[in-house]
Amino acid sequence: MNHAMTTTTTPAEAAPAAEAPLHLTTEAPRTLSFSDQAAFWANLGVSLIGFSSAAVILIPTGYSPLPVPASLLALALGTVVGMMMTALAGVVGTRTGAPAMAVLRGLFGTKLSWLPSLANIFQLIGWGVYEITVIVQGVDAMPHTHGIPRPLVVLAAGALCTSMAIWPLAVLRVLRKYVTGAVAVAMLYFTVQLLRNPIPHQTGTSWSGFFPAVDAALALSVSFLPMAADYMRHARSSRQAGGAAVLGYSITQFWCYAIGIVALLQAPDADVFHTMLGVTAGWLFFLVLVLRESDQSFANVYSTAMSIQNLLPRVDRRILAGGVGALVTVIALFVHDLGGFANFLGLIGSVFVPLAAVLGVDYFLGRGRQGRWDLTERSPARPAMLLPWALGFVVYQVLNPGSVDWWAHGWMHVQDWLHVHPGWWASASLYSFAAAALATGAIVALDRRRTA
Ligand SMILES: O=c1cc[nH]c(=O)[nH]1
Repeated sequence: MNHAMTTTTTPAEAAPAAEAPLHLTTEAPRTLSFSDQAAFWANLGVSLIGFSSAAVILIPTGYSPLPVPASLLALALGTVVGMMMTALAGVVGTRTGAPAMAVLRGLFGTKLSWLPSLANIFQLIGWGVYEITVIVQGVDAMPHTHGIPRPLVVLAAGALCTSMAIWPLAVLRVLRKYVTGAVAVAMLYFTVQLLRNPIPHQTGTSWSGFFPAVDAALALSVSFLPMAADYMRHARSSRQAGGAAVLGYSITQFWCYAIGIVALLQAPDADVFHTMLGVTAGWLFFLVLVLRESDQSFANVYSTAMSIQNLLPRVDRRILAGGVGALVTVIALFVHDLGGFANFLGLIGSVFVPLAAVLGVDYFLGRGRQGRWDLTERSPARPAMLLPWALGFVVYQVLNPGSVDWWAHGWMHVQDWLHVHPGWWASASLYSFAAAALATGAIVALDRRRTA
C-alpha cells in the first residue's frame, strides 16, 4: 500500500509530548493513550446542544412523543451504532497514519477527495460557528455573566478555540488530566438534582417515531466521522482507538441526552438551560459545561484546518487553524439563529452514513485489504466509488427527507415513483448504510474479478 504522504518522524522516535505535524507530508506521532482518547471522546459526547435538543429524540419531527423507554432505547441504539461507523472511519486513520480527508485519497483518488474535503470544510465551519453561538447562549443564560456584551463573549470563545487548535495533542492531554473529571462531577450533580423531582406521566405517546429518533441520535454520533481520523491517527493501535471512541463517546452522549429528556419532561415549556440553572448551585456546574464546550469548537477548527491541508499539503496547519478560527469567530459575531438543527442533522446523516459504509468496505474488504490504496498526491481518480455513496444518500433521503418543505416535497415525489412510503420500520441510517455497503461490495467483487 502506498502511504507515502510521510517523510520524517517515525512513531518510535516520537516524544510523549510531541505535537501533531505541521505539514501533511510529515508522519504523525503515535502518542495518544487509551485514556487520552477515551477522555477526548467522552468530552465530545457531552454538549450543551445535547441538553437543549433532547426533543429531537423524545419528540421526533412529525411524530407523536415517544414513551421514555422507547426514546432511551432509540438514543442508545443510534448513539452506539453511529459511533461504530465513526470509529470504523477513524481506525482507517490509525492504520494509515493519515488525517480524515487524506484517507479519502485512497478511496476516491486525490483530486476526487477534494470534493468531500470541500463539503467537510463547509460543514465544519458551520459547526464551528454553531458551537461558538452555543457558548454565547450558555454564558448569557447564567446569572453572573448575563449582560456581558455578546461580541466580547464571541471574541473570547473564538480566541480560546483557535489557540487550542494550535496545540491539539497538548489539549487532549489537558482534557484527560483536568477537564473530564470536572465534567463527570457536573453531570452527576445535574442527574441527581433533576431526579429528585418527579417525572410527570406522559400522554399521547407512540413508538411510531422510533426509527426517526434512532436516525437523529445516530446522525449526531456520525457527525464526527469526517474528523475522527484527525485524532485517531495519533493512536498506538486500532483496537485501542476504536474502543476508546465508542466507549467514551457513547456513554456521555447517552447520559447527556438522557438528562435533556428528563429536563424536558419536567418542564416542557421551559428553556432547558434555565431548568439546569434553577437547581441549587446549578450555575457553578453549568459553568464547567459551558467552558468544556470549547473542546468541540476546537475540534471543528482543527479539523477544518486538516481538511484544507488535503488541498494545500505544504501549508503550516497553524496558519490554517488561525485563519479558520478568525473566520468562524467573525461569522459568529453576526449569526444568532440556531434554527433548523434537526434538518441539518438529517443532511449530515445522509452524507456521512453511506460514506462510512463505502470507506469501510473498500478499505477492509477491497483495495485497502489488497494493499492497493494510494494516499499520495498522485493517487488516481476512482469515480466508480462515488456511485455507492450517492446511492446511500438517495436511500437515506427517500426514507427520511427531513422537514424543509421544498426539499421534502421533492423526495416525496421520488417515494411515490418508487412506491416506497416510509413507516415505523424505516431507519434511514441503517438502510442507507446497507445499500451503500452492498453496492460497494459489488464494485469490489467486480474489481477483484477484473484484476484476478
Ligand atoms: O461541534 C460539533 C458537534 C457535532 N459534530 C461536529 O462535527 N461538531
